[in-house]
Amino acid sequence: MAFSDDLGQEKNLRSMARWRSTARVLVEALPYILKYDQKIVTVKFGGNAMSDESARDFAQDIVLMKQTGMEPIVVHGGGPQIGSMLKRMNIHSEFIDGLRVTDKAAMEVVEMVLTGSINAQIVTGINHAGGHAIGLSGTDGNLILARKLEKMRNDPTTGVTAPIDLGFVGEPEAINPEVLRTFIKSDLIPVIAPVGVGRDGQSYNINADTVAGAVASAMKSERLLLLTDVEGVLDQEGKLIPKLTLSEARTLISDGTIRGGMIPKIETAIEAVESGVSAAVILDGRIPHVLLLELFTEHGAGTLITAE
Ligand SMILES: Nc1ncnc2c1ncn2[C@@H]1O[C@H](COP(=O)(O)OP(=O)(O)O)[C@@H](O)[C@H]1O
Ligand SMILES: CC(=O)N[C@@H](CCC(=O)OP(=O)(O)O)C(=O)O
Repeated sequence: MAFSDDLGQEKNLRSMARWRSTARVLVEALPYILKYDQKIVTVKFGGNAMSDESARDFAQDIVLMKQTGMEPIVVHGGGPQIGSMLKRMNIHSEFIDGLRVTDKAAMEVVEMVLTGSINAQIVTGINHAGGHAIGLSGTDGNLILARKLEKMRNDPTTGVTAPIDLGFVGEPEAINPEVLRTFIKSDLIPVIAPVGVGRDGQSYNINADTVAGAVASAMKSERLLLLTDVEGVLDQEGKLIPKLTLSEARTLISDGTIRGGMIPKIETAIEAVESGVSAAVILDGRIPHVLLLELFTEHGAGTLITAE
């Protein structure tokens, strides 16, 4: 009898401890809920970070953000998914400085995968998690007015710098914030595919990080969160750098510590912070509920990039 009483008491104590720690986590979130109330937070969900599990966690995090008073805007990528579809269709594709050379045939596939498949999946995921998301491409309501990206490239063998033609790769010329405001006012969560439209009606393939940065700046976001498949920005020894100022970030690009796909990400973060977004964060999308950890806890996660 006494033995089972002791057991019962121990179980109660353990339950109490668990409840207390759950309550602590919720209370810890309060200052952050107040801080971000009605603030716009732009989140870029990279194609490399999209597994079935992470997509479910991501959708739940976005709904929780919205329900606690934030105004999340989602911009998604889909590079690896476009790559496998192009391969299945035997369409050759190559990257130059992190950007996909996009001819007419590739552009059709890019648009199909981004707007037809990935965008719809993310919208469905958020709605299934209890939210109300609306899928948009940059062509909807002329949300992303784009122009062809004119890029110069230095040939290391000849030392000559000359223009390179990336086909239908674009850059945002203007974002129409009214389109997004209309949806936000109606309590909808915009989910944006990184396809822009030129003045002539031509669709352009735009790097998703670049779109996220342009949207964050145009909407005066409080935060730009870029989800990828690494812990954050890593130093030469592969260790996470938790914080960077703009000048430190620039130095890491010029000394070669930041390479490949991380370059457009950091350049986007720098531009967004320069144009008034108070901080950009590079986050590991493989960590379950990383958005909640970053936004609602003292720990933060990934690499925080700020002006100072
Ligand atoms: N200093 C660095 N720190 C972290 N990642 C880096 C760094 N330099 C280059 N990278 C590369 O950048 C990649 C992230 O860019 P990318 O593959 O384009 O991601 P996403 O598809 O999520 O946009 C990492 O997986 C890593 O291989
Ligand atoms: C011009 C250009 O490179 N566009 C990208 C658009 C998708 C993207 O950026 O997706 P991730 O964020 O998953 O890499 C592409 O075609 O892959």
